[in-house]
Amino acid sequence: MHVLVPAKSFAAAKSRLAAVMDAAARAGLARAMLRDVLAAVAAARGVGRILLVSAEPEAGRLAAAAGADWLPECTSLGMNAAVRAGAAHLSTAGQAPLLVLPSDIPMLQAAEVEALAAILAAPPRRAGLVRCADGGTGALGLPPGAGPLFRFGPDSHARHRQALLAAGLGPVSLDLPGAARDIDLPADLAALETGPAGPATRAFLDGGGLRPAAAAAVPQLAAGTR
Ligand SMILES: Nc1nc2c(ncn2[C@@H]2O[C@H](COP(=O)(O)OP(=O)(O)OP(=O)(O)O)[C@@H](O)[C@H]2O)c(=O)[nH]1
Ligand SMILES: O=C(O)[C@H](O)COP(=O)(O)O
Repeated sequence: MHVLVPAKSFAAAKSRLAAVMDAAARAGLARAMLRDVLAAVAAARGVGRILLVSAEPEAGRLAAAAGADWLPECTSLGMNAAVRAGAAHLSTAGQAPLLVLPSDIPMLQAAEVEALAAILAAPPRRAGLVRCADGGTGALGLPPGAGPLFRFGPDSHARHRQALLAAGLGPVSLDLPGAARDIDLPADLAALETGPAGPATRAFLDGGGLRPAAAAAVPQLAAGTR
């Protein structure tokens, strides 16, 4: 199974957190979450190539640190375009399942990646899906030769499920809390306080990365009781 992670440039990422985090804090959070996602994938058994698709200048260094490859993105054309480009790049790597993971799921566990790999490796030929609380897609796993069934965006889980069913790929929905927990909105920051965020994200939070405004969204962080 190859794994594809699209990531916006850190300067552009997490714009929905702008009300509670300044630009530096948002970039720091995006960087930390990406590092944790790549580390969880790299630690998982059953993973072949890992491809980071990004216009971020630091992406090459971060990918290399995780044993991943980097596909530079000339300009950010949206998640679907990035994933399509990455899938095309990987398709030259032979017939293997493809797992697409966003870069903003810092509680992803290696065991969750392995669970997705197991679904894609064993018959019958099927897809794997993880639904985020907001109706998005925390993980999309496709068997070899499935084609570019990428429908990321608003309500993407329902649209992925519909497309997969139409393609006869009977998606298996998995209950993987780490993959399902993407960090988009101020209310999501509280989940970082209580959930098992990865070491880079945890270090970012413990180092005051949220800044006072955002920390107010997470009282424990504001009170320094972490
Ligand atoms: N390579 C690449 N990745 C993208 C692009 N747009 C979104 N992504 C990634 O797709 C995943 C889900 O995107 P969002 O949840 O919208 O993340 P985001 O764009 O940082 O957040 P907002 O700015 O608040 O929309 C994240 O890993 C993003 O980094 C893009 O144009 N190019
Ligand atoms: O789930 C998706 O389609 C993408 O991750 C974007 O969703 P979001 O806007 O909920 O992060």
